[in-house]
Amino acid sequence: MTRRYLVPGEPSRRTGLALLCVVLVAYFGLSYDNFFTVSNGLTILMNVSAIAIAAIGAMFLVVSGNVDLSIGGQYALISVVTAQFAKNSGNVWLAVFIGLLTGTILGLVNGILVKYMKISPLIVTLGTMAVFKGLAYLVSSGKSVFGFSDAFIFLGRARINTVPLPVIIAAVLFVIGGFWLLRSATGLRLFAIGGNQQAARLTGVDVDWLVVKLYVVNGLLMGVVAVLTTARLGSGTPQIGTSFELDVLTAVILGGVGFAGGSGHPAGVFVGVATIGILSSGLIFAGLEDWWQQISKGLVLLLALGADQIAEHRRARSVRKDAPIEAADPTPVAAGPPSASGSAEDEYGLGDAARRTPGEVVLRASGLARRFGSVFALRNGTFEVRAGQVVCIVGDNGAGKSTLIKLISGVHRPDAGTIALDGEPVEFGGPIDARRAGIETVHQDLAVCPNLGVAHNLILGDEPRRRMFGVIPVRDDAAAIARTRDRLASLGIALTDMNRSVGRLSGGQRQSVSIARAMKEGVKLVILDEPTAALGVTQTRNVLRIARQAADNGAGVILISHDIRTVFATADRVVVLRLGEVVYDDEIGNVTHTRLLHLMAGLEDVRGPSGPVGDEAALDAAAAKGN
Ligand SMILES: Nc1ncnc2c1ncn2[C@@H]1O[C@H](COP(=O)(O)OP(=O)(O)OP(=O)(O)O)[C@@H](O)[C@H]1O
Repeated sequence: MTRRYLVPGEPSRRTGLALLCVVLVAYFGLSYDNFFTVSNGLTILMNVSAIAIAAIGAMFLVVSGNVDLSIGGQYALISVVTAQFAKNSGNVWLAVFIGLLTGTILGLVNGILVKYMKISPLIVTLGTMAVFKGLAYLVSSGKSVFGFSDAFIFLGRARINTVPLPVIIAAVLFVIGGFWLLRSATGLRLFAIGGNQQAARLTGVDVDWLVVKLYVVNGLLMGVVAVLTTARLGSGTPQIGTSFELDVLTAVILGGVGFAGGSGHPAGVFVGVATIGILSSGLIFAGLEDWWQQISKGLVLLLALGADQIAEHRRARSVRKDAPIEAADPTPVAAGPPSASGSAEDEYGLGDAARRTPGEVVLRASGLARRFGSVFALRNGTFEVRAGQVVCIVGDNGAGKSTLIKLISGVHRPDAGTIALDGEPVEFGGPIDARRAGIETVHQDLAVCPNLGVAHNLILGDEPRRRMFGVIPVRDDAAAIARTRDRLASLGIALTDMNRSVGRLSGGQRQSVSIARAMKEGVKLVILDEPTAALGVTQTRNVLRIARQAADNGAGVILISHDIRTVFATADRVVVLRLGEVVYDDEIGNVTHTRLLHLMAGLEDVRGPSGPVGDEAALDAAAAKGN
């Protein structure tokens, strides 16, 4: 039975970590008399509260395939800035506000640099780490800042029932952060970005801004850490935060968050944080010098990264082992025998599909053009699609087919030309705008996230939501499962485990998931870019049946294909692109296989007489082979 709540991301396979934690506790407990005391437990909690708060932000970033090495620098800079305000103004809340604001600004700087520089966040934040650290020395003239009011110091030293306030704040933030990651729609998107950034983008997730926001949240959390620690210590110092990033990243990676992104669980991170806390405390009990502590933590990080690699390797191996064999399908499309009559419809059993009388114009593209540098990918994309109609776009490699549909689906903006949907001119800032307008696309480069389950892939970008206890907004996984089951069933797709990672499905099943996502209720235009390229005859027949079904339900359908039999089996109308221009656009009944091949290959001058040219028999044989 499928659970009502699905865990996003491939599950962590590192069970050894909790064991390491238990072994450490046992070892230090047995070795040192005072280790197992309430006061030492509280000291450990106090010390790890800063790591725990910072680990929330680091977890979000690493899950989404990013990282922030500058948190130590942020720690120092926020600490001295907060200390200056606390000392000079004497106003506690102003100092707290300034600390949090500084963290937010530093996070925003990181986010914008990562977004616009388009280079590894590792390098960007290595640079900002040095800048922030240097600024901390500049602001404080290299000295500690102290002399705060009691009210400010109280913030860091207050206790509720003997439990220090920073520990309570850390626990509350950790629970909220973990819950948000696992149960919110945006949390799912972080896993999606970490699993396949391109797929997340094509599905309509605003990847860039989401990542900027993550850096901002991370900076804000560092503001909380720095304010609490500065208050507790009674001073702000530029030396604080040295190697803090090492502790935090070690906790997160040790906690099972894959460094490559797309996997991890807050419970694991909690154990990672606890392990680091116990290790630090134990090393202090053992009386080891600071450098030994550094060496130990560095080694633990390397160990965690090594385990991460091994886990990744094992995962890849098990995916290969688990991958189901494609449904028995002895006749691959490309190698299929030519049909005796040359009637391609028979091949896919769609011959009886009634050609509908086309309805209203759903999409009208006029003069669409797009350049990439010096390459004119599209010069003149002009055609229309009517409700209930399947329009096949054909053309040679590089003819501009994918570019044309990427303009219509909001992936690229046109340099020239217009798009009208239901008679209204539209402009899309991104794929999500096109989806909102009612255009669903199945891209050639399968826009699925391999680390997410079937249901989560299907709802991505359009996640159902509900309010838990009437107030807390969460992703509605029960609705997601119901939606996925209905959609798959209506399309005749047999998949039972809604949480099975899509990376573990066969190519055909993966394709089914992305097609099912596109076939949502009320969709106006469905675009399928080479949906059958990697499929066998049975699966191709299914996909074409689904495309036909979408048109019969009143949507306009654009289907891009190289396979001439697919075109004749499905199309109501055919549009031929050559060198970025529409050179032919007519009902499928008005063109023969031979002529269509000629048009695609540029063997016929479109302005010349219509009708077959050349050796008809040979060309029809080629057509039947799907060349
Ligand atoms: N993002 C891009 N950057 C640079 N050039 C591009 C980009 N996208 C497409 N092109 C170029 O534009 C031209 C048209 O490409 P497009 O992918 O639209 O053709 P296609 O008809 O879909 O080809 P295929 O059938 O091989 O997928 C090609 O020369 C391609 O190299």
